[in-house]
Amino acid sequence: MSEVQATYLLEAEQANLNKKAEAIALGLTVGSWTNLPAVEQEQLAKHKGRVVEAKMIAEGKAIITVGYPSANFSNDLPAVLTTTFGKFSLDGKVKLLDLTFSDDIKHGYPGPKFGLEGIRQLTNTYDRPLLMSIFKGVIGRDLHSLKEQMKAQALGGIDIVKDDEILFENDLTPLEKRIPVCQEALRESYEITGKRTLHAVNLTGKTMELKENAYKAVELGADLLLFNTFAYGLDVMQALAEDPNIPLPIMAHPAFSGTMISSPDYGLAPGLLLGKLARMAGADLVLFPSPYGSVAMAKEETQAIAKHLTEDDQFKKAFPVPSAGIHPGLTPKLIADFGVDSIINAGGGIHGHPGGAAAGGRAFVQAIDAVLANQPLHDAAKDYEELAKALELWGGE
Ligand SMILES: CSCCC(=O)C(=O)COP(=O)(O)O
Ligand SMILES: [Mg+2]
Repeated sequence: MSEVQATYLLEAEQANLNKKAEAIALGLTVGSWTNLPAVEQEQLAKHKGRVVEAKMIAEGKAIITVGYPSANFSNDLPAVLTTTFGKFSLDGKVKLLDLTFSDDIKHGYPGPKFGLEGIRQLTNTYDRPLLMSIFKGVIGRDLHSLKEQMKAQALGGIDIVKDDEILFENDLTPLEKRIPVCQEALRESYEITGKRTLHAVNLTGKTMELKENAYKAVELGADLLLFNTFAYGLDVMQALAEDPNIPLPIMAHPAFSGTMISSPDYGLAPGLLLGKLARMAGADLVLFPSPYGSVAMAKEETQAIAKHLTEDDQFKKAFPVPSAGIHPGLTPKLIADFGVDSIINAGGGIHGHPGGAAAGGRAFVQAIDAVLANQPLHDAAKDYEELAKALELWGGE
């Protein structure tokens, strides 16, 4: 059956459960049903929503799944979201837990262009979590300072350095200058270390300017694009992912998504928005709050996001990037939770190292090596000064 099934958590009583479920299925599709003449029922049958399941899960709380026929919407996320959770999202306590797409509908979405394996090829790293760092404190600073920060991070052994999501077009470090200067820093670092580091450039501007800005970034040599997916909308990211003239991986930043996922009673489940839908719409890497750092999210929610990004599907896998407040002492927990197919990402946990950003990067490299060798961090720290200093400052196992 060609349909999207939407699963909702909402308020209901056993006595009115079935009536409520039927009202949703009809209200969001054909309107009314039982009083329609048979001939109209026949005409509208292929448009009628159907109740797949309705069950009470606690006093006053129910889960209802409704199937919406694909005949009712064009195959794009704005149409799907408006059908399944448009006006209904404003109708009291109701949370969209999941959307299940029949295969024919899923084929209308690109999924990641590079995916986890493609990112591994680009970074030439196959057997460990990747290490990513974030420029910090660059607003109001010039290109010289940016270049120094980039080089220090790269010298520390970072795989990908990403712009902070709050770095927009500005006079001091505009895209045209920022990209070449950062690439120059990366070349200088490569000549010293022999390791290549990539730069994820924040793609910004008004929606209608994004493609032009992305083409510019491609021409200037950006390695990846960082994108504030939820401030713009998933469909905007999909348009970028589907453009053959933008042959770069897309890293989805979760900025603004808190407005949609944080309430237990309203909005969307984090796994659905940051996991399933972000992957379908073309994100190659997805950042989300880890269970441990400064902007923590419940562990089961983070696991649901990572599962949606990496489980077997017709789409390529996307890299989970648990983030925010990450420091080297958290490496064992992050690898235990998210495995080697994840990215360890830190801003303050790199730049705040007493020895500077290069030492901060090295402390993470040492922590990852120790975890993969089954060595407690405090043991490894006996041999590695950078790791020892990081553990002293931030703690860790
Ligand atoms: C909520 S995930 C976003 C991570 C991010 O963009 C960031 O700047 C984290 O920086 P931190 O210094 O907390 O590592
Ligand atoms: Mg940030």
